[in-house]
Amino acid sequence: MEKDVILTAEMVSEGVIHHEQFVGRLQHMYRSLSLSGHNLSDVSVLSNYVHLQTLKLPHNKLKDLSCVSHMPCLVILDASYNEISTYFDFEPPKKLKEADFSYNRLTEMKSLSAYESLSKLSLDYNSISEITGLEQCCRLTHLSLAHNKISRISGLDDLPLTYLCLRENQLCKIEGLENVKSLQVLDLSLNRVTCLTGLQSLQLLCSINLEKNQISEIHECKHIHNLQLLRDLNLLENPLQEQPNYRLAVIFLLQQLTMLDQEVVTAEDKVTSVNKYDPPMNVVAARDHMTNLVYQLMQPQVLFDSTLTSVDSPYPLLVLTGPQGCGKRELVHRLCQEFCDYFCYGLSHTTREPYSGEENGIDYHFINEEDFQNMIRMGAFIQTMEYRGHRFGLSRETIEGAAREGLACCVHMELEGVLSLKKSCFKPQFVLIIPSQEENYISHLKSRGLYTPAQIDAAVSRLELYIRTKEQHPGLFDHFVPCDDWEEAYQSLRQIVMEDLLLEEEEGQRSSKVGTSTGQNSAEKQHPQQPEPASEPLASFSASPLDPSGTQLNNTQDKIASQKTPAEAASIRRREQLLREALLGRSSGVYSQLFKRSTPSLSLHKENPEARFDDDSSSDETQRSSALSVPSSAGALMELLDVSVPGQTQETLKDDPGSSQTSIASHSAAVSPSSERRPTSSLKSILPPIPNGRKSPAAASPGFSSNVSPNPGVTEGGK
Ligand SMILES: Nc1ncnc2c1ncn2[C@@H]1O[C@H](COP(=O)(O)OP(=O)(O)OP(=O)(O)O)[C@@H](O)[C@H]1O
Repeated sequence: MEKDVILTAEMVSEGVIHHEQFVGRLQHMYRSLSLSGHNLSDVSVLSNYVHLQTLKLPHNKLKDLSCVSHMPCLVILDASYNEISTYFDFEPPKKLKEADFSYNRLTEMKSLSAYESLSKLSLDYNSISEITGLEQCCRLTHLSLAHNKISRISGLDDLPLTYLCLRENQLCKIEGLENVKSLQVLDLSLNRVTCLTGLQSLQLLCSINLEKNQISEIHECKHIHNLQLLRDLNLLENPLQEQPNYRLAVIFLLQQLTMLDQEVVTAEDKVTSVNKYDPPMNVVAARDHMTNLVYQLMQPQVLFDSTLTSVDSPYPLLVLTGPQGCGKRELVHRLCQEFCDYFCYGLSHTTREPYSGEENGIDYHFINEEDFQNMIRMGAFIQTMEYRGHRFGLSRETIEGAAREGLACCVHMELEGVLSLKKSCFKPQFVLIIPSQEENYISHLKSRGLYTPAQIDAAVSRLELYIRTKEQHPGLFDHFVPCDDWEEAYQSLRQIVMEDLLLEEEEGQRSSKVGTSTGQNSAEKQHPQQPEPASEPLASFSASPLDPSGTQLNNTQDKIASQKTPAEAASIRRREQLLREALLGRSSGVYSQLFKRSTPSLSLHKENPEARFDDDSSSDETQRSSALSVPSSAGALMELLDVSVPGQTQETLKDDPGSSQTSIASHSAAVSPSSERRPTSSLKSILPPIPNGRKSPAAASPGFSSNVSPNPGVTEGGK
């Protein structure tokens, strides 16, 4: 054992780091003294060095520091690695800022109220069990009490601490820090902390070290989720690290982090975590689309009934979207009922249980999770979505079924479904249906008696999502219909459909009118794909519900024009002009005679490709300008020009040989306003009835203020 050493003036002069000499008086003024590792046990000689500002005496054997009482200028005192057991046992130097008593034998803290200037205090590796006596240290910013016996954090209220180290103590929970508002760095490693409550109010915290504690749940991170300045978190060697996807989950909850477990958190980490735990809608949609597409590609490839004759004319789909229970489902049903010659209700599959009154095959195809997964793997869906823990999916067969009937498919779905469908080969028309009055929407949901308060909150919370999406993505929806009043909403929707189908109300009946759309429409039309104005009849002329934009025919005409000589092209133009005039009744020439004689069977379909005109048509019908006559006239024009519609004779690869005709047949069929006129008129509409169980006098009118029921007298089902 090394001998204890008593400090002498000579040794002092060796340890002097900084001194000043008073000129002319041969007198020294020592400012800074460092005597480390000299085995000093007695430093009483330092009482004479009253000007000392820095005194460093680490790694000695000191038990007594009473000499410090004579150093009124002392600012920094390092007494670490000694044998001191008496806490601040000296007269307080008024300017003392930093004191280090680490690695000593202190067992308790006493009042430091006289040390008003103290800003940094290190008491690591002692045997202190309670934090006391610091109440008056109004400048204390750094406090380190690592490796002591502290089992509870206390006595720190309102201190201006920015750094607190309580590493290697016996803490089980984080408490007593609520009012240490300036805290920036907190080290609680090597304790027994199990949860992260108690840190929520420390808004300036930027670093937390919780290495080697007992935190086992990832969701504990929610307690520090709102600490916006938190950049560095260390959770190494906590049980929660064993959990799957631990790192991504923590990064997801704490997106503000730049370091986790001493590893840099990259932007990629953050994106991956968000895509995993809360993927943005477009990511969900993209994944869904990719999944369905890939599984579909793995199936034997056939030409679908819903594949029309040109890539420019995708099979028509009408999609109503809006928050749950806003009435869109009922709107779809009613629309399909009224326009049963055009639309067929597109039944989705779902894994949710049917509500009371709902029926399989009418409201949804209700299937179990396993079957749903199998259908995904079989590439049966064109779109799926998980909503509130249940799966929903629109199958290819649903659309094919409608296509076989020569009908457009009308479906309802949530926003994510819309985004997924947007990526598909279909180019649906999207109608956004949202209630603009939240209170009415809430009371409507409540009145349905189907939803728990949490489900209602969840549905209402998505209302904002729809509104925001509408504002931020102009053009995403083709039409917007507010549904505060269900009857009004239906009328708006109906008007939209009428315009898109080029239909016009006439004396209480539906009839078609070429190229005009004069009805009032309260719905806001948002999409640039508007029907052409009446002054452009040919554009409308060439449009049909199956090819609303008329692109198919226009393309054909382009092709025709490109193959003709200038003289032929001019001739065609002249004849087109005559046709237009004939259609509008402005000409009494040969063409108007032709159109007066034109009949439904004029349409182009494979079943009777030779059919051109039918003299049997009644004069009433021929005088009414019908939607049917539009494509029929287009067909007549083709015939006059001796040109066939591309793909008309194309051989298809469908499974069902009979169905190979439906593309063209449906193209011409669906434009007919009455079922008798449609080439597929022998087929009945597959529109399901409005489900009884979902309709009561109140529920039958899902609008929130309307008293008008589309289907009165039917009862609403409870859950
Ligand atoms: N294939 C699909 N893809 C995406 N969303 C869908 C699909 N089919 C249905 N949905 C939507 O999922 C949500 C939940 O459907 P659910 O049938 O449980 O609702 P609901 O309570 O009956 O209300 P609603 O009357 O709006 O259908 C609805 O908004 C519905 O429109």
